[in-house]
Amino acid sequence: MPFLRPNHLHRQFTALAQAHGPIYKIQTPSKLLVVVSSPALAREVLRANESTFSVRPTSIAVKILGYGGMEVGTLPWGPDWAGLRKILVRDVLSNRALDTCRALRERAVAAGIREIRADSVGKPTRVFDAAFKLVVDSTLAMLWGGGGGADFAAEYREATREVSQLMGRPNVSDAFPLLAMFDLQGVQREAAELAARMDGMISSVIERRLGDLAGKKGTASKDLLQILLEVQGGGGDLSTGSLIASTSSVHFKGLILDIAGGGTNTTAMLIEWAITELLNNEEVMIKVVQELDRIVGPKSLMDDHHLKELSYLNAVVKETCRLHLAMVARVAGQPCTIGGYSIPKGATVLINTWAIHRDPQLWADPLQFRPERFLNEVENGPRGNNFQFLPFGSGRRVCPGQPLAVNTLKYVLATLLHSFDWKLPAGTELELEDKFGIVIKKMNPLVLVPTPRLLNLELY
Ligand code: HEM
Repeated sequence: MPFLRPNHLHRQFTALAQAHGPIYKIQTPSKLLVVVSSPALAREVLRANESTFSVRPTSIAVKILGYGGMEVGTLPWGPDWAGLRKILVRDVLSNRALDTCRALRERAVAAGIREIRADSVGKPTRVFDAAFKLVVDSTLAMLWGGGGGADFAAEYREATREVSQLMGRPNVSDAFPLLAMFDLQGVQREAAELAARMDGMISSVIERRLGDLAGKKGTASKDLLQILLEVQGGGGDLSTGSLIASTSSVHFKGLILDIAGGGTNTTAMLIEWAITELLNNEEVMIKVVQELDRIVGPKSLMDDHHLKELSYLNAVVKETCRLHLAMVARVAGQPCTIGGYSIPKGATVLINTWAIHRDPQLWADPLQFRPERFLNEVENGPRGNNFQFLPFGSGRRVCPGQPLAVNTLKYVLATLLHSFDWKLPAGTELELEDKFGIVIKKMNPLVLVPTPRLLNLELY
């Protein structure tokens, strides 16, 4: 334990696997961690023992922030979790549902690009901040038409940022539950205040929409909230009907929270990493920009239908996910055997995707950023099915937001690269150092200077 460095856990866990093999344990003061680092063992955990590992580790802050553990990510396996997840996957985040609100997203991203053009051109700009704003605004636009105005969006962004920070902060009460009643670091108090703020915002959006519907104002383009209200109004099916019988139920609002908060931070961080890798690999950047110029052209703005044709950009996104995501975590619900070793009930099993995604036996030149490896599917085979590539986890608790996340990531990244040239400010150097967290962050933020690329400045 004394040798573990919190910022470097992903590297240290990988080095330990190289020394001790693809399965080992670490006893912390409060829990037993089992780290697995091979596709075969990941398959044993996520497929062969799927029901044993159907629960994710959680924390006091995560539970408080997730409506007391009532949203999909924190609910234990059971009928409530299954019913809500079904609504999320089948009704609200299906490709068909997402297709109905693409225009809302396009408008939100175009507005964000205009702001960068007005405020940031020629100035050092934090890429994460620019990406985060576009990702949150586009998600909220798809979710509830972005209504509420710029102040509301800014307040929501700020709260989302605070949620990610609080969820990543170590809390001694998680390690020693007996201390929870003292809330020594004030995490519970902060989480409760933040949860109340988030709930206030979500409730106000729902009330405004219900008021609009009562006044028959309606929305120009159907959004995800509208789809959710239709499922709710229709009573859902037997498994889901009573869970979201009321729009003020924690389950109904928890679904909104899952969409509005789930993954915005991760998506923006992956965009920051993608641009970092592109600057570090000039020939890859040239190919991405050439593809954008060929498919979108320098005289028009990106729109959603271009995405299907941007196959090289798609490979860039996959390669970024390969190199910059860390772990999938599950808890053993009962004693079991993994890789021939006994795993006691309650042990936390970490699937070290960082190690699997960089294993030289699975990937040629694993440390190189080479999107081409994802272009030739025949050469590479179905990596996800082989548990070699797990950016969104696997099994019944696989990320339900994957279609939205991948689409938003590609759309925002492509728009930023198509609209601006991004250069390092004079006298600075590109930094690649990272630090461990719920997602792998850059140690220092990427700061770049944007310059417009589009020929017709009226387009911005
Ligand atoms: C690039 C962005 C994202 C990444 C890398 C990501 C990754 C993941 C991973 C690794 C898991 C755990 C899977 C497992 O245990 O097997 C997960 C779960 C989850 N994700 Fe995402 N995610 C992203 C975006 C999103 C978005 C946009 C949403 C919401 C719309 C979302 C909602 C969720 C939920 C609700 C769960 C819990 C599912 C359950 O427990 O049944 N994620 N995500």
